[in-house]
Amino acid sequence: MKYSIGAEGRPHEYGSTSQERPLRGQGEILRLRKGLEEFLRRNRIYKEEQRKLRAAARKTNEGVVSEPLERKVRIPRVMKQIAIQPSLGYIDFLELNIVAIATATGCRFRSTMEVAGEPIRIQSLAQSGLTQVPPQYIQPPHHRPNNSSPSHSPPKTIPTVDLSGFDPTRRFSVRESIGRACLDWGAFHVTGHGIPTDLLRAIKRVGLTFFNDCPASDKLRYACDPTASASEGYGSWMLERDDTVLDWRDYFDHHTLPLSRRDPTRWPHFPEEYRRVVAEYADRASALARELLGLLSESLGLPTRCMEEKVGEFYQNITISYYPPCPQPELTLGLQAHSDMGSITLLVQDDVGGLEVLKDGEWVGVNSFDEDAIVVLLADQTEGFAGEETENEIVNPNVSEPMVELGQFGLGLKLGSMLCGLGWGLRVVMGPTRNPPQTLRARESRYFLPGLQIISNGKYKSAEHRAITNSSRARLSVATFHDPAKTVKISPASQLISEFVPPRFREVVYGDYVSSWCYGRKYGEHVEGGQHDTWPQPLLAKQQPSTSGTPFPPVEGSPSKKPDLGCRFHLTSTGRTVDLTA
Ligand SMILES: O=C(O)CCC(=O)C(=O)O
Ligand SMILES: [Fe+2]
Repeated sequence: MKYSIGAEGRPHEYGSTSQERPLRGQGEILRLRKGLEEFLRRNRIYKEEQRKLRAAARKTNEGVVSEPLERKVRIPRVMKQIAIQPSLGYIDFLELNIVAIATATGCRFRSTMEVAGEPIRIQSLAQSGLTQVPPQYIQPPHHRPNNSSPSHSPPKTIPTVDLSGFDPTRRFSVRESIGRACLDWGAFHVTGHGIPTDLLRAIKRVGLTFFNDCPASDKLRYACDPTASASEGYGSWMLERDDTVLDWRDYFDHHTLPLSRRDPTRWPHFPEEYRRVVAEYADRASALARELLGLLSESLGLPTRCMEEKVGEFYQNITISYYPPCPQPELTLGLQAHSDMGSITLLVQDDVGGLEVLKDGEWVGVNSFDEDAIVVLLADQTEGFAGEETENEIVNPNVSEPMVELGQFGLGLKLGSMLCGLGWGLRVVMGPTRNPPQTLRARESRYFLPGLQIISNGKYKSAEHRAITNSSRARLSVATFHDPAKTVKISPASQLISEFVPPRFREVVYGDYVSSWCYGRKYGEHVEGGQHDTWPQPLLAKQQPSTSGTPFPPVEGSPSKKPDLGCRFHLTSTGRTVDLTA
């Protein structure tokens, strides 16, 4: 049996359904279920690991990292372990949908996986005089920077839109430029935005002062709390999994809006102006984000406040990222490729450079050409999401052996402020064992958070971006994420739907979804025991009109029903779906 992991199939248009052959009956289903038992068992182990981590963390961590937290979280390589019976090779495809395991919201996944005790910070690693990066920071060759073949076309750059202080007489041309930038790039620079240069300088200065001049032991006083549903503070991505490649980056996350989440006492006390500057910047950035949502709405022909109203009250987080010099920048990434969740990200960076945006398959550098320029990144998933079902063509090159292709999404891909859980889509394609080679179709469902892309009904894509490192200068960036309110139902704007343009996404209550992923807690609510008290149903609950034949079935039961182990298995064949949830 052959498998490949981490295949990142890109979504294609809905296509015709694959030829489906009937299952042979209950016996086959039972055999298949047996193959899945191993998977379930592994999940159980994973859950157990999570539980132990939380328990241990609660004991040792009172908001201050004082004692070592020795448990390490290991995410078993469950997907590799699944034993599908080769005899089932006549099944065209099998959809397994593993919704969730456990995690949290915000950047919390990273902090959930923090190993406290001896937290590794990249800055300390970099200062230890390494000449080679440790293996866990080495990217696989296809992810390394500068590995694309040299382009012969002129160098590209993201567009710049001069907002000129929101001069009403220029509004038409500004929104036209924004619309083009969103269609072409999902990213653009803005100038003339009204945030004072001094404030932009100040936020970079206080960030740099904290990272450069605060002793490591002081910095660790602000270490992210691995037990909290809402991680805030100083961290590095310490997710541990056999094949996880870590970022060459330290960061400080701040919860800035709504004001009820803002607690500056959790932010650095040094330099003295730090807290004031971050709070002031947060307010200015949120005002700018609101203006930009207005322009984005207009650029789609929507009423000015349409997106703002859809998004609701901003949940704003600010992440200051610090990328120390790296001895082997050609092997590492400061931050792996991802698109941000939520609605809109504003990014301020210093003159070192390192941000790259993916454009037509090529990574394009986004350098600060002017200290006033702010990068705007449309947030949300570039690939199918929020229950969208996509079809990928997968060709099994081997006639005699069944192929299992495991696509894993989410883990490590969504690093914006709303990394809201670990959504694994697992695609298993069986066969063909009896037929000549043929193209098989597998359907994927992905469960991520809604945002701008949903509201625009898929018209605007979010920008996939990453940060590269360099060997000589530390780099600092300030990313400000604006996520929808928890109470809002996110759906495509009705004005963008017509007889000819069907909705591409289902409506989802953002907060239900977030809180169900939220590491045992809803916002503002403590749930002892760290169990999920709701489950993310909305994405599954409604069927989207689809041409794809055998979509996922509506999930039975109330939204608060917990699926066993958080896993659902559906076997789709013959147009009927068998729920294999054990
Ligand atoms: O540092 C950068 O340039 C990118 C930061 C980023 O993309 C993020 O924090 O999501
Ligand atoms: Fe990002």
